[in-house]
Amino acid sequence: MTEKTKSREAEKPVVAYLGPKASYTHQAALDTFNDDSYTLDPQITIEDVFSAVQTGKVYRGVVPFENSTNGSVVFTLDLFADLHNKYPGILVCGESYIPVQHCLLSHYPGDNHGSSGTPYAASSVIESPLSSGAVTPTNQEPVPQKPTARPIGDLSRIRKIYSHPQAWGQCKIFLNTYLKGIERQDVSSTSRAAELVSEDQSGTSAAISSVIAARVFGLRVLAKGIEERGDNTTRFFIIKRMGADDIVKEASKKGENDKHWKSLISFTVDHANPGALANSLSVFERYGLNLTSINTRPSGVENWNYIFFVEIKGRKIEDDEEKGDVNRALRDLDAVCRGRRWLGSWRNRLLE
Ligand SMILES: O=C(O)C(=O)C[C@]1(C(=O)O)C=C[C@@H](O)C=C1
Repeated sequence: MTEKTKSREAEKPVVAYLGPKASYTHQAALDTFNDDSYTLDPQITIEDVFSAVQTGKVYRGVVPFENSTNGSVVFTLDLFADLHNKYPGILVCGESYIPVQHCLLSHYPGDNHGSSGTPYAASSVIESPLSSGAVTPTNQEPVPQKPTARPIGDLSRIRKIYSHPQAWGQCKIFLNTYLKGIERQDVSSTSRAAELVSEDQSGTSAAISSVIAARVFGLRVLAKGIEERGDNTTRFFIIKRMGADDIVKEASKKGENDKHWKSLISFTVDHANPGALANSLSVFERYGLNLTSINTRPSGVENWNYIFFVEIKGRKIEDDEEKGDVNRALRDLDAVCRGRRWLGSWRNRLLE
C-alpha cells in the first residue's frame, strides 16, 4: 500500500457491525455503506457496536433489529431499553432489509481445506434415518409441517450445531425434522458459528449461516434454504450518536412527506394506573400517527413491569415541541407516561 492509499484509507469513516465478516449484518452494512468510501469494522457483539457508536469511536453502527419469521432481536431491544444509562446518545438513523437464506455448513471428514462453499450434488444425497424428511405425527402436532429444504449431504455424523439464537427460530421445521435432539450452541452471530465450525475438521459440528460464510470460511453446504419461509427477511438498524448531523434537521426530499419516515420511541408507564398504557398510546392516534409495531421488555425496576417500544410513521423535525405531529405527540406523551425517549427517525426503506 502506498503512503497516499494508506492515508486515504485512514480518512474513511468507520462503520461498526456485528461480525465477523460474512454475517448477515455485514451484508446489511454493505447495503448502506460501500467499502470504497467506508471502513467496515466487525465487532464481536451487538453491545460492542452500541459502545463503539456511543463513544464516538466510529461514525455509524449496524445492528439486527427484527426478523420477519422469528420476531424481535431482544439483545438489540435491551440495548435500546438502556436500563443502566450506558447508551444515552444512540439514535436510529436508517434501516436495511436483507433476505435471509440459511444454510447448514460443515466440514466433510477428511477435508483439509474446505470446499469453497460448493454444495454437494443432489445425486450424492446420503439418506439416513435422520434425513428421510419423514415427520412423525404426534398428539400435539397431528399434521406436522414438512421442511422446504432437504439435506444435500450426510447429516448423520453431526453432534453439535452452532448459530445465533435468532436462527434457531427461523429453521425450526428443518431442525426438528433432520437434526432433532442434536445439541445446539448459541454464539454471537451466524458467521461466528461458521468460523468456529471451520476449526473442527472432524465434520461433527455444523453451523447455520449463509452461503457467503461457507465461501469465506471454506465449509461445505449440507443443506440450503433451511429457513421455513421463502420470504424470510431481517431488518437492520443503522445507529448513530446524537450530534451535529442529526437527521432531524435533514430537509425532506421532493414529493416526500413525514409519512415516508419512521420513528422509534420507548416509554414506561405507572403500572398501578389502569389507563396508563391506553392513555400513552392514544397520543399517537390524536395526531394521526400510524403505529407500525409495539414491543415490550422487562423494565428492570420491578417484576412484571415493562418498557414499551413503539414505532410510528412520522418524523421528529426539530427541537421545537410545537412543530410537527411527532413533536406534539411526544409533548403529550410526557404528560401521561413515566418516562420516555425518542430513539430516532429515519426514512422508510420499504417505500423506496
Ligand atoms: O448477522 C448475523 O449473522 C447474525 O447472526 C444476527 C442475526 C439476527 O440477530 O437476527 C441476523 C440475521 C438473521 O436473522 C440471524 C441472526
